[in-house]
Amino acid sequence: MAPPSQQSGLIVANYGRHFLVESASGERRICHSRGKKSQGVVGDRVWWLASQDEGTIEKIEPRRNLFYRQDEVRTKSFAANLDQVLILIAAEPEFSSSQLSRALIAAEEQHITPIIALNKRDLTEPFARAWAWLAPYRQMGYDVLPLAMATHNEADRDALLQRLSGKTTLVLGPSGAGKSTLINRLIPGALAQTGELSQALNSGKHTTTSTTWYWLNSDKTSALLDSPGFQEFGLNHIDPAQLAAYMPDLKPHVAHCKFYNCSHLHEPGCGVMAAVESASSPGEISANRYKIYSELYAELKQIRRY
Ligand SMILES: Nc1nc2c(ncn2[C@@H]2O[C@H](COP(=O)(O)OP(=O)(O)OP(=O)(O)O)[C@@H](O)[C@H]2O)c(=O)[nH]1
Ligand SMILES: [Zn+2]
Repeated sequence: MAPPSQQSGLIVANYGRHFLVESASGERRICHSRGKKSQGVVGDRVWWLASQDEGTIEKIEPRRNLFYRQDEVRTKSFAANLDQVLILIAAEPEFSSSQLSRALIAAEEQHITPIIALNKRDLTEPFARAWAWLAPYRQMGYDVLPLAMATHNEADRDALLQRLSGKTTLVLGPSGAGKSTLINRLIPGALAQTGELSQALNSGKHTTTSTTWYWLNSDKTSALLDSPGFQEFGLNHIDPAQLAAYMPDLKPHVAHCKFYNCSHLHEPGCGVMAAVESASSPGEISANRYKIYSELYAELKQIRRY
């Protein structure tokens, strides 16, 4: 008898060592990783081997990128092979500018295009405040989209769909920003599916999966990935010496620093510090972003001392 042949597939969900793999024909089946390691990530292209009604992942194709966070304890991978990360925040509850910047830096480091979406446009006053707050992010070139996912604003929805068309996009957002609302609106019934799926993957136990892949259209050219919440976004994998290069408002000024290994914290002739806004000058770098940089630099430097 000929040996069973491997088939190609895409990891669309993952729980521990169980993966849900979608084949080219659209069939989905539970696969296990071979051996003790569980290295697959949602978005991975894999080769798998059928074994009765399940399967084994034999090989993972090289990744184009991997969106992840890392703290002292562990590395948490969100997804692989992404085009974009949609960072969803809202007029309310108030968002953390540090978490927003951290997610942007993680995306930049992996060459993934970030999009910032500000939801709850219908809450006029808090929205105006948050929108103004995001001015530095628009100025540094990020696409910032206004949204009102719980309302029937078709223009906002269309603008969002236009950004998502033909792309693989991970949605990331703090609790309460409206991520579930957005996913349900773009992919009706998606989250109900997820419940069943996590049950199947976790042998009946109710546990949410990590990231989940959804197709946005029937010809499967656009995908939206739901991620678990984003609390503490550790960036331990980032080299502090490279940090400014991942911050588009700081990056152009590094070339003007007197010292090639300038930390932009205290050196004379620092191009970055000269560009920070102050009471006497508007500057090109907002005081808040520079504060985020210096705190993050100190944090990353501290980690590398051990
Ligand atoms: N005013 C307003 N409220 C919204 C909008 N979108 C979502 N909400 C509300 O915001 C709350 C949080 O929305 P969810 O979609 O559950 O948020 P989530 O980000 O999935 O939050 P978690 O479930 O905690 O992860 C709900 O009460 C929504 O009805 C909006 O455009 N405007
Ligand atoms: Zn400098």
